[in-house]
Amino acid sequence: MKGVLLVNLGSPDSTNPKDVKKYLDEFLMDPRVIDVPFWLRSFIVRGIILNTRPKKSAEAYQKIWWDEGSPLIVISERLQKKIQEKTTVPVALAMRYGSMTLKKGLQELVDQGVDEILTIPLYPQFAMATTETIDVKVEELKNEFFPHLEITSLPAFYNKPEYIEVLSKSISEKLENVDYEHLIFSYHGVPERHIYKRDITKNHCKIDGSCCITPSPAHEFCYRHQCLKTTALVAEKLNLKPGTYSNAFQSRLGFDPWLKPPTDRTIERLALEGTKKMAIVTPAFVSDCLETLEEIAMEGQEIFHEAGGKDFTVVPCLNDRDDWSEVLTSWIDQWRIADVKTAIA
Ligand SMILES: C=CC1=C(C)c2cc3[nH]c(cc4nc(cc5[nH]c(cc1n2)c(C)c5CCC(=O)O)C(CCC(=O)O)=C4C)c(C)c3C=C
Ligand SMILES: [Fe+2]
Ligand SMILES: [Fe+2]
Repeated sequence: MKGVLLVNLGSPDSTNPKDVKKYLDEFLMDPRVIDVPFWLRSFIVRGIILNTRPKKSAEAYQKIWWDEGSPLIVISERLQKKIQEKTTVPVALAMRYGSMTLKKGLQELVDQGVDEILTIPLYPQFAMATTETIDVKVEELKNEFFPHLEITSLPAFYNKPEYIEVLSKSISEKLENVDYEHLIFSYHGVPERHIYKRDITKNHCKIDGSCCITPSPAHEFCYRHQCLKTTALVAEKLNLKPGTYSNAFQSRLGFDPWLKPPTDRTIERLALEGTKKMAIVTPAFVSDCLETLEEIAMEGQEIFHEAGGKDFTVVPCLNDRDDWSEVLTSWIDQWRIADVKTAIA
């Protein structure tokens, strides 16, 4: 029998700094997130970051936490329920980090008699730190605990017309009656090194003005290309005028070079250059979370106001929108009757 496992990033169990520390330890010790040798990662994460960040992050989580729990998890649960109401195959939910483990999610499906699973990493764009780490962990769990399972993973869907359609609709609905001068597409950043590491051609990615718009097999695993392409497809669909929108990358951690330009500096620059009304959308996140609710909607807005900006409009993530749950259900239903790669190609 077939079944589906939706997978998102995860959150701490609570906003208590102890729980945040435990969560950050698991997250940042993942070699696909901080991709340096174990001894160095251990020194950076356990020797430096975990001494100061958990308290600061816990305060940030406290600002956005809901009565029901972490917004990212609550929203993912709502999405899962909506999809389950629409399809006949069992649909479970798991997180890459934290208590809602991938192992529990796989077991939940196995307990219902499932032996063929489609995992859906809830990330539109491929990254080592998101899609890849989920796929690798699922493979490890299969080998160790569930050797009988047949598992397929849904590839990044940044350029699928159905996804672009709902993302564009979510933007146009929010901005329908909003007068804005500039729209920022803010994606979670990654270190530039991650882009070079996943260049399967070994020489395409330059992180310059042209590599990501020059066709190449490297783009299958190029996070930067996939972000820029998401924006380009939405801009085309919404007929956005050149100069009225731009890309930026948020949430930088550490001192290595990350993808540019940084969102906070871009917001500040726009305001300093005289932009009074701006809007921002965060297409790397399908659910609102700490990075959208605190870093963008709170901190980003503050930066804009302090630099002289006035109206700051945030487009919500797709969350549990009906049309988004319908798109995911349609991909699931296509997989039910065919191979997923051919079904959504
Ligand atoms: C959308 C895709 C994401 C990528 C790519 C990504 C990469 C990445 N993240 C960190 C460090 C942190 N990220 C944190 C929170 C966080 N990150 C994502 C998504 C991506 N991360 C989400 C959805 C969230 C929010 C989780 C929630 O509970 O709401 C955090 C924790 C918060 C904080 O202390 O700021 C850290 C740390 C790195 C190093 C990285 C590198 C590739
Ligand atoms: Fe992150
Ligand atoms: Fe590129």
